Amino acid sequence: MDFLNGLNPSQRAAVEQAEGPVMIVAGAGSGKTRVITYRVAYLIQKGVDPFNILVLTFTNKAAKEMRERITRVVGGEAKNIWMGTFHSVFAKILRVEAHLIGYPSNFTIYDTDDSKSLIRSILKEMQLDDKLYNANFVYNRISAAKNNLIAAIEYQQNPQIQAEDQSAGRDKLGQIYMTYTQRCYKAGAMDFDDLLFKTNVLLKEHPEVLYKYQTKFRYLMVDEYQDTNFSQYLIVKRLAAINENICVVGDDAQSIYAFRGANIQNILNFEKDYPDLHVFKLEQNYRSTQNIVNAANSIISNNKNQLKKNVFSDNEIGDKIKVVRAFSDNEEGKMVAESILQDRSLYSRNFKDFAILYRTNAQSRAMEEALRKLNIPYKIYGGTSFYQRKEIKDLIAYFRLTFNPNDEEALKRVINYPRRGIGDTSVDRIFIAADQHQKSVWEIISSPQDFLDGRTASVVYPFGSMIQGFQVLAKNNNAYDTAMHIAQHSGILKDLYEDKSVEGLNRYENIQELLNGIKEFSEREDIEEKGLAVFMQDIALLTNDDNDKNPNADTVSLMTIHSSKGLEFSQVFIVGLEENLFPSQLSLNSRTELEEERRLFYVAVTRAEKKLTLSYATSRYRWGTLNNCEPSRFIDEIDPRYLALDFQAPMPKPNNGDIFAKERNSWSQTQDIFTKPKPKIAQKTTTILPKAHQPSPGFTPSDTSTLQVGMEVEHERFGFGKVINLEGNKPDVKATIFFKELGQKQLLLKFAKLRIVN
Ligand SMILES: Nc1ncnc2c1ncn2[C@@H]1O[C@H](COP(=O)(O)OP(=O)(O)OP(=O)(O)O)[C@@H](O)[C@H]1O
Ligand SMILES: [Mg+2]
Repeated sequence: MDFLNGLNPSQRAAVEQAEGPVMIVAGAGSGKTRVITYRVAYLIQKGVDPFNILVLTFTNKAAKEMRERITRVVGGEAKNIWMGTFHSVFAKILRVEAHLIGYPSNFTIYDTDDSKSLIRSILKEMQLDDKLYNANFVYNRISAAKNNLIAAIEYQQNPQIQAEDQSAGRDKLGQIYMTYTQRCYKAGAMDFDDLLFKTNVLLKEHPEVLYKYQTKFRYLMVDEYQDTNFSQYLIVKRLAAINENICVVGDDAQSIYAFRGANIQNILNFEKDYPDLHVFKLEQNYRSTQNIVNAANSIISNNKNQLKKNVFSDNEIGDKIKVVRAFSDNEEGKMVAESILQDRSLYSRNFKDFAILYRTNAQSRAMEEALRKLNIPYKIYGGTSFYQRKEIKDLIAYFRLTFNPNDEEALKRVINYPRRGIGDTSVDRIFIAADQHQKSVWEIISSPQDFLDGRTASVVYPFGSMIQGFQVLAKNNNAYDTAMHIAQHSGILKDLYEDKSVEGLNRYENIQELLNGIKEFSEREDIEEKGLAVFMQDIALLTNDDNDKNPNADTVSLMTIHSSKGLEFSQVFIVGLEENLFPSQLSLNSRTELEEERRLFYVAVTRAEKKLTLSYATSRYRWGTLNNCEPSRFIDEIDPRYLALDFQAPMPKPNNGDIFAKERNSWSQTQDIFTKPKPKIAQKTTTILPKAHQPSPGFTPSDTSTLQVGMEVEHERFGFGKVINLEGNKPDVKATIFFKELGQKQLLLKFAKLRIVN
């Protein structure tokens, strides 16, 4: 097995310890994920059937990469390994076994938005104060209960929980939780936490099912074990109980999900659970330069609660870690964007070698603006990922309804979108009728004449029969034909087509892109079942940080530190290193929380392979006011031997009359529009498309009869651009303008709302 030469002796020993319980707790970049990957390949080479192997990863992307690597060693068989996140793997199992716990196999998965929307409806119906019972708060509370395997009924009966809620003045939480559970059940829906909760119920109440999976998954492996919660821990423990061939890897110093119920005890208890445990130590970091590894070690040594580990790097010493100060978040963005361009040409790197990491999602805005100004393509993980966009969710809601017409959240989303006269009052009537007649909402909608007044029934009826039509169609057609039909006949395509604003155009393109994806799916040769229902199961769990439609696109990655776990990039920027932002204000009250912030910083720092830049701004707008900011204490905690302070932050230059000089320079640097006359910048879905332009104050079109090639112009909606060609005769002169944000457009001057800038 030559491939094992790619491992050091301790990694290899861990791989070859194929039987019995194995644990590796080791620092970042030491090859934990690599050990799991090689271990799976090793098992298969030794003759273990891939169907008998279950690997649980932190993201689906990680699973995909792992599978690709294993395929290179063992070939096509690798596709039979069970591999994915806890949520995706157990959603798949639940689909097979759902009937045992009273769910249909086509149950819908509610994402966080759906869950919160349902909670809001319940709060409204119960007439509760939405400040005291804030939907986020309620959602988190229910989520925490589920992840600790406390069902609604237990929640209501537990005297300690009741006392706690009562003293906080929130004695209705138990009832909300109960109603929420019932409503999900009635809608044939599970939320994210249910996927684990119900798996536990299934495995506990159906020993024959437990036995089936215990004997099926003879080898279990879990990556990022430090971030498993109780519910996940128990699933793994149950499944491993017969064979005890379980291998977990993790790093207590990277535990960053305590707020979601992850429990570091799971690592610490592992020894108690499995007394004949084999423990392996990995100490060499293969990812980063010595400076980065040493800096990371000095950071984490400030935490009291940690297992002692040695981590060293034999790689080059590398650059010192650069610390950059900016005056504002916009300035910070600009400095980051400029260094990316600079380092890209200096070190011949690709855009995808760079990552910008931040503590909170909102910080992406300043970064995005700066990147757009310099035409740097980027992709955001989290926040506004493709499947979270409104238009995509709308169309998918129609798909969901087609397969599960009881899906209440999908129904609320699209019953009157595009508008079809079923306003809020009609929707209320439908829900009231469902309640009165003890029917499901869908039963009311599919025969409205029996339950609703004549007018309401007459607007509801066509909607019901449209969905029924979709259902018939979906039975006999492939995913693409069904999806296309639904996009057209629901009216979504037309509605977006008619919206000629820049945003409308983007939305229309996004829908097209989704349809393209479905088409690709329908044409795949490696799957037999190509209906839309199967496609839907594939995408149901595409969570924010995990959707990677085009992993090969050359884009800078932007993400929160939480989503960066396990990843690596040549160059990393950690931005917003300011007190009250990182560490976050909320963490300053307790040592435990501050230590979790520090672990988060450790995770961020250890993502970098070659070069790391830390930046902070001395002032920043937060919640509408401009605040002065102090640099983060975390910068001080790094041993100064590994730091290079770069405080030559440029002062804003005085306006020299040519205010676009800077943009123009970097613009032609990246795009070279004069040698390549047709740059295509408006990228597809992987890149975030620009927002509609906000015209300058007092925008008025100027006389364009003096327009010449090379002039800077501002368009009311398309923003700033440069004239690259003029053709035709007055009054029909057409200008080809290269807009910074949109790329090239041809405009008829007599209609264009343009202002000459210089
Ligand atoms: N023995 C080795 N020889 C060469 N490269 C290695 C070796 N071990 C690990 N690497 C490389 O080092 C990098 C880090 O490895 P890996 O991602 O497995 O570490 P990890 O411990 O899982 O890190 P993290 O804690 O961040 O998840 C990867 O690029 C991996 O391919
Ligand atoms: Mg890893």
